Amino acid sequence: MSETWHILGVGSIGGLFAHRLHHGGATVRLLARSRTSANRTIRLTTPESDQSIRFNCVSVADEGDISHLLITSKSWAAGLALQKVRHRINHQTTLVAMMNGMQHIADLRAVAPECPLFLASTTAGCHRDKDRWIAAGTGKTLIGHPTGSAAPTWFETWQRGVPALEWCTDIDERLIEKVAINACINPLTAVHRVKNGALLSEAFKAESNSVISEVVAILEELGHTKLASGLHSTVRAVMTDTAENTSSMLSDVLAGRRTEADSILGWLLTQSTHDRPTLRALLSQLQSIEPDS
Ligand SMILES: NC(=O)C1=CN([C@@H]2O[C@H](COP(=O)(O)OP(=O)(O)OC[C@H]3O[C@@H](n4cnc5c(N)ncnc54)[C@H](OP(=O)(O)O)[C@@H]3O)[C@@H](O)[C@H]2O)C=CC1
Ligand SMILES: CC(C)(CO)C(=O)C(=O)O
Repeated sequence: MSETWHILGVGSIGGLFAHRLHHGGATVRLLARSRTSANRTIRLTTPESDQSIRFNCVSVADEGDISHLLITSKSWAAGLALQKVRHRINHQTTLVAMMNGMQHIADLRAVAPECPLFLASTTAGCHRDKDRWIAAGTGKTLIGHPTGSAAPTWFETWQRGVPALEWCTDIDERLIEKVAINACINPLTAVHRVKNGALLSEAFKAESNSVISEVVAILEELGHTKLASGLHSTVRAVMTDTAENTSSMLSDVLAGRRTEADSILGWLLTQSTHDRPTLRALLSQLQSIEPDS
């Protein structure tokens, strides 16, 4: 029998995965920050289909244990969001955090140290246009536990509903690679307000190289030598493959939303024992242009 999955942070990715877990056979409940109606319809348009599903919607303040919780807020909001359902979770609650950045990992562990925390990352692009969720493509989704353990039984539900899903026994390494790539691309695109591919041009070459070199140095400090040695070419490949994309950080800046800079650049800076002046300057530039949460 499939599980009940509650979803905390029902934005673009939360709505997409509500559909996917529903298709995997899970009973899905959306957690609302304030009391709303008992149901919420999410219309999801993908390149292949257009489907509306009516989900049961419950308030974070309600009572009742949560067995499986998918958290899809922004990284900086995850700890605060989990705090709101703290009374509904216990050592048997499975937590899955699916978001970019790294800061949420420590924040979630601080709120619920007794819960098994699984980490996930997706390249499935999705955005909202009023009441419609629009998915760009299937993307790839990685999930795993930092101990490198084998997949638990609930993973079968995910396998049935989530396309291009991979269980990872090295999820930490994969997330660190993702945060390193995001740190090399997103802040520069956001500060200069350019698409990802523009960073390959002569105009941004020097600054981009110094960002990548500082991230490489931090990866080396952390012992990720293989990631470090390939980072320059990995980043250039992602810039090329996503040349026409507006990065998530630039989208946040253009929409006047708080970015995930703290959780990406800020987290990397906290991992280093050396000064990293280019990254530090970029972080303070981003902090100066973004609204308070
Ligand atoms: N969208 C995409 O294409 C991709 C996103 N990601 C990553 O996935 C994560 C989620 O992104 P995305 O879905 O786009 O973000 P959204 O801003 O669309 O969704 C975040 C959701 O979290 C909710 N939230 C914020 N604070 C709280 C809180 N304290 N309690 C409960 N809910 C809260 C927001 O609620 P409210 O609406 O009320 O503010 C919002 O619905 C990010 O880390 C992002 O980088 C990764 C790959 C692709
Ligand atoms: C496209 C890419 C890889 C750029 O870092 C990304 O993940 C984002 O925009 O957040």
